[in-house]
Amino acid sequence: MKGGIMVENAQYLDANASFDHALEAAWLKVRDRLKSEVGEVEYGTWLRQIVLGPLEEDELTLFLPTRFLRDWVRSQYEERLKSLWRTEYPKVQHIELLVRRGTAENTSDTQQQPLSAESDSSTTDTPVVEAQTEVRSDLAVPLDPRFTFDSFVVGKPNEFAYACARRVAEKPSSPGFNPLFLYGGVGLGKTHLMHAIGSELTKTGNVSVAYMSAEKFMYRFIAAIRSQSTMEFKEQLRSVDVLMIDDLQFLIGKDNTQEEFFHTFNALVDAGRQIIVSADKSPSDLSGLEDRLRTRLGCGMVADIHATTFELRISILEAKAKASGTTVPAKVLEYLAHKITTNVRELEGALNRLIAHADLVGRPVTLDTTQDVLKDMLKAHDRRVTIEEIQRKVAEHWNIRLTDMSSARRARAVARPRQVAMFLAKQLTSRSLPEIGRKFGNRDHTTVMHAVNRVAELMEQDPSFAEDVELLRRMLEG
Ligand SMILES: Nc1ncnc2c1ncn2[C@@H]1O[C@H](COP(=O)(O)OP(=O)(O)OP(=O)(O)O)[C@@H](O)[C@H]1O
Repeated sequence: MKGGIMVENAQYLDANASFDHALEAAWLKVRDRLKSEVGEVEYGTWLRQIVLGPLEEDELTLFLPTRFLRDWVRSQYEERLKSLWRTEYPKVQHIELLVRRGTAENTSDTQQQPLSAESDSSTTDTPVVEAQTEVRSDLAVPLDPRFTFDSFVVGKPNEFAYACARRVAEKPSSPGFNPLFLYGGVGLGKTHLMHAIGSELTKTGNVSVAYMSAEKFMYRFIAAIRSQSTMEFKEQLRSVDVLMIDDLQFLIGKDNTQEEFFHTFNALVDAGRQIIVSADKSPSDLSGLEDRLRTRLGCGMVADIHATTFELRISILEAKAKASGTTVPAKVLEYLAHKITTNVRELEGALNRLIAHADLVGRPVTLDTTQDVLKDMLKAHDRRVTIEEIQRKVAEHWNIRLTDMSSARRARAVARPRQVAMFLAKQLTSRSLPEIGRKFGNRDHTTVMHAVNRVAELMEQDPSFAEDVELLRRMLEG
């Protein structure tokens, strides 16, 4: 991850020199009063890590270890802190809350370890000059430099998602765009767009971006629980400017992680930070996620990446072929765009394979070599018919009930179509005879074999029956 936290106001006086015992005593009282006012839990979460800084004239500096904590304390407790200080130590009239890495409290009620990612930095009062520190590199996956806005091909199915992503990259946390929720099928460019936003934002250098998959989020969370460092984990997450979580559907059924994510989400959005989430479904369709989380996810901008069109697939292939520097004939691109329709990742994989092959053998890419090189891949894309589809189509054709495909009825009007369905199941699927038998009311494999032979025989004897079966076969093959 590029772009660490910028720590503001790096210059301050030698704190020790400014401390006096009266000030320290007043600090203890202020803390005790705060603790009794807000309660142990709230105090422990937000206030325990405040460290006393220098008093200059009537302005007292207090330090917090992260920007997130500082902002939170500033928005929620600054007024209270000021008035307590004025009561306990009237010399203090103003309070300055600053971020200082390495400040973890050192007093007896602090059982917690200092934030480890930050504890390496100096705990003495030397001026902190810090930026671009990779404090959260263990939390974040580095952004893929290939996934930029420039390399993303825009077409009708993804233009809205693209425009939203651009907008967030230009102006994070704009009203109406937080969170940005990108959803769509597998391999349609969700991750690509998220990385593009991240790269764009980190170009400026002073925005901290954390990107991780929901799965990684969960494992990090579990690891933090195990090592009793959940506070540190929360802090790290909550101190970023932009948090991106990919493939959120992974959290379905993972209630504790969902809960944690919900709190992180709220804390960040409330603090005006940007959240970007991707999933395979829209928030309302992500059943299995808690309602309150789904509601919040849908509160910002929800952008759907639709399945690709033929035109978009061609444009993507053209762009990728051009970038590779290898000439790929238009016919080949059309052929690929026609054959591989669901997933851009596979489309790209097929093209890369062709290009690599052409490079290796030193011959140009042609339609023939394409069919040969991608034989196995393309076969997997041929339509696969299921036995259920066959049964449905055949039952419709002869106007019998679907349940009769597995019933024990032997009347010819039912038994013949059933035999045809078994025959087609053998021809059009890779299922074995026993497997087919099981799907037809647990019949024996010899019954299936008999049906297959009988239908073949009848097709030879009766051209109009043969025509019926052929028609069904063609319809099912699509
Ligand atoms: N419009 C596009 N222009 C260029 N490349 C694209 C486009 N859409 C997808 N890709 C490429 O397809 C591949 C898969 O995209 P990506 O990983 O972003 O998909 P995804 O939607 O996140 O998939 P998953 O659901 O598996 O997480 C990447 O290499 C990406 O660069």
